[in-house]
Amino acid sequence: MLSLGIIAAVLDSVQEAIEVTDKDGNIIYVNPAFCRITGIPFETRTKENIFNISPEGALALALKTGKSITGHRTKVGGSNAEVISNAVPMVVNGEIIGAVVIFQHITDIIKLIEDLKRSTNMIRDLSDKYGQVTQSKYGFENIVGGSAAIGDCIKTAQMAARSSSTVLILGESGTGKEVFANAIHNGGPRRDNPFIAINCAAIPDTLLESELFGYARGAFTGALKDKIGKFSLAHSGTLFLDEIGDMNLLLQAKLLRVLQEREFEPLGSNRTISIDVRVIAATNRNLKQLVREGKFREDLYYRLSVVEINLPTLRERTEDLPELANHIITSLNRKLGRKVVGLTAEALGAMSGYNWPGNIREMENVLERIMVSLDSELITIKELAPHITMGLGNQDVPELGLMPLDHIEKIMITRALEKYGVSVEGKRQAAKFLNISLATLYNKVKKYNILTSNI
Ligand SMILES: Nc1ncnc2c1ncn2[C@@H]1O[C@H](COP(=O)(O)OP(=O)(O)OP(=O)(O)O)[C@@H](O)[C@H]1O
Repeated sequence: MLSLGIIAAVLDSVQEAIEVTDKDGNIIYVNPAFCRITGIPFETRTKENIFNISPEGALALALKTGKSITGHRTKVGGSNAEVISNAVPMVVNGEIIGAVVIFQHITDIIKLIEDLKRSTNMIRDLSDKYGQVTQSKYGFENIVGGSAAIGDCIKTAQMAARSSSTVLILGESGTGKEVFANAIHNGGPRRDNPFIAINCAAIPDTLLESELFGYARGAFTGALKDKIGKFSLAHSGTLFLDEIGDMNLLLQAKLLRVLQEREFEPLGSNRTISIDVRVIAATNRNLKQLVREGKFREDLYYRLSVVEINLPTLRERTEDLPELANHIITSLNRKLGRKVVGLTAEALGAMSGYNWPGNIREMENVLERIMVSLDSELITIKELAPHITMGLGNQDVPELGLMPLDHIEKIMITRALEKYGVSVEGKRQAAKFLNISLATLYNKVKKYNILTSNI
């Protein structure tokens, strides 16, 4: 049983105001928090009757109705304090002997709500931030291939990894640009810090700037809270700018400034943010050609290509093909729960003769398509042929006559989108089927003006 002394101490120390009446409404007790919140001394208040001083308050209502009153918003009678109160009648042996009210000053509640809002926003920001921070997946040990062509690239990349120099990785789609960017980050002193990747072609021009640099609340309609840009997220780590060749000239100018000055202002903010970010850029486009055409700034090109790595195509390193095929089959066995042991010599020969326009990604997709429906442990020419020797001339397009390649591309992309749908997942699957990256698919949809709304 609690002693009276303890009960008094509890009433004295709580932050909420407490007021007690007898059954006739005479105020018999108020705690110190009551006096603090209302400014009314104990002696004054305990001379009053609640029906006189606050007839519409929660305490009077609880006494009158014999029911609990919750969330009642009033001014405390005899003071200016606006409060939110909960009152209950006190019942002993079935009879009401009085009532008690507990309340808090409304400004305290507003403050609590604001604190809660601030904490909720902070949690949302942190979870956004967390969701965007990806750990880099590959190291140099994951780069398969002993050919001189890939060996030279690995050597350059390993050297670059030790410094913080900007690196430009060039190569056709699917040659491993992202793998190399990961390995450079992982192989250097920033490996424990964030690796942030952004695909400049997959994000509309209008959004790319705010994705990269963030914005301040109120920077434009709909900017309800601050947004952290990828440059800030990558602080002390690496920012991988994939498909840099697709960045527009205005943004190229801003990027150049950031690379030179190592600081920037988020959109709509006058706060300057200093950053320590190593930039790795990549593209499958011919940047020098774009520079000649005035579509890519020459000064940015030189700023990015402090170290330049030109990844060989698969057809330029066919000697790596058996090792790559084995590596891919092993990881597909794990993914698909299969026990495929490899390819027949004839199948491998056919692979070497094919020109692999989609490079390693295409090889992965071809092998996966074969392995999901394979009955035996060996992949033979029979399974391989429909995928690599006929190319576009397969049974899907017998009715097509001779026509320019870009027409065929447009038809195939439209068909793939019709088959898989135009949602992001649909596009991902369509890109996978077509052996192109998602960014390339977005590019071609734009280039050929394929109206996804009609699909
Ligand atoms: N040397 C390699 N060893 C093993 N796997 C590789 C190698 N290079 C690439 N790959 C695999 O090939 C696929 C494509 O690689 P990646 O995404 O790095 O290519 P990319 O050049 O960035 O393509 P894109 O330009 O289309 O974005 C990935 O699944 C990757 O794991």
